[in-house]
Amino acid sequence: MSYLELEGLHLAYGNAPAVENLNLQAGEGELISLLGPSGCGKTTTMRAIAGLLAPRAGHIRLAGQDITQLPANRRDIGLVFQSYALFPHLTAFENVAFGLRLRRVPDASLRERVNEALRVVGLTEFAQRLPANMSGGQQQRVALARAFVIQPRLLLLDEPLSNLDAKLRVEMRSELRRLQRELGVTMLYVTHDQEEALALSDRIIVMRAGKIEQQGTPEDVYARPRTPFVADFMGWDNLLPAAQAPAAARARAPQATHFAWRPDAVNVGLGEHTGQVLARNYLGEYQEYLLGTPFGHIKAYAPVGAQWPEGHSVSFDLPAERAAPLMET
Ligand SMILES: Nc1ncnc2c1ncn2[C@@H]1O[C@H](COP(=O)(O)OP(=O)(O)OP(=O)(O)O)[C@@H](O)[C@H]1O
Repeated sequence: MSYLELEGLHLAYGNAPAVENLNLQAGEGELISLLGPSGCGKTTTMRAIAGLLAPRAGHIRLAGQDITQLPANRRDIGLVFQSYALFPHLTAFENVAFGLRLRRVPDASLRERVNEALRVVGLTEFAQRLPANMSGGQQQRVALARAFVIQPRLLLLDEPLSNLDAKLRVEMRSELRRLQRELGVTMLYVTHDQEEALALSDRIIVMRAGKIEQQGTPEDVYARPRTPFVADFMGWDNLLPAAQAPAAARARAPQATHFAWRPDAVNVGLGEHTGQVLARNYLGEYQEYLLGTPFGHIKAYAPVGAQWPEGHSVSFDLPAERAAPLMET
């Protein structure tokens, strides 16, 4: 049986449905990301699991228990949000200790658990600091320690890194992964950043307008998108309706409604088609070309050494074997 199970979940605000018939399962110790654009229902789903929003229909089960009707404070679920929501007048130690004090954990054991939590997030030296005297990344680590020190049955993280600068985000990403492994805690992670989801997750659930569009391992959703929406979201920038796609691609997957190519799959400088260079951008590792073609605009990456000036014609190819065959849902 799954450790966390959402079954036929319907969630709404007033008369406006936000999530429809959501079914999702997570194994114990899994890190699952909910990935999707703004407004697709990620936060709403998290709020329902946390007990902050009552479902209109459906069930939520955790560790074999139906928690659909259980009040939020009895679910044993840890939450970390985008805003760290630390108590500004409490030190790092006291922020982490807060939940344990509420649970009347005896002093000696409390001190031991808080110190261990601070150690795990690498903040032993900062125990007596106030949030105002810590960096964003350190504050977020306090928020994390505060969430897992109560030994929750499930940890929900809603865009926890989005207030951090790009470099720190990447650092915290691998730290989170290490932490999750070390604690063995089941995590549900909300993000709209596909790179973050790919780097962190055991499994990714791609959501669109309140529904699951595709789920699978990071490699599944990145390398084998099944719908135009997922392909577009995962950076398959060249998306063609089947009727406009090269015949060789159509012959490989006659049922597909669309085909997509990643920019690095497009061959520039050789091939049976001709396009015009509309724009050329130097991106460091490679050169990005925007081509005007009979298929519409095509984006391609080529080695930096290759030089086709703007306005010139260039041959190109959309190799059938590098195409993702897609089905519009
Ligand atoms: N408090 C609310 N009252 C009314 N409608 C809401 C409320 N919160 C969210 N919604 C609506 O519910 C839908 C899902 O929103 P939700 O916040 O779950 O999306 P999200 O995927 O988490 O987006 P984001 O990445 O922007 O946080 C949206 O259509 C949104 O407008």
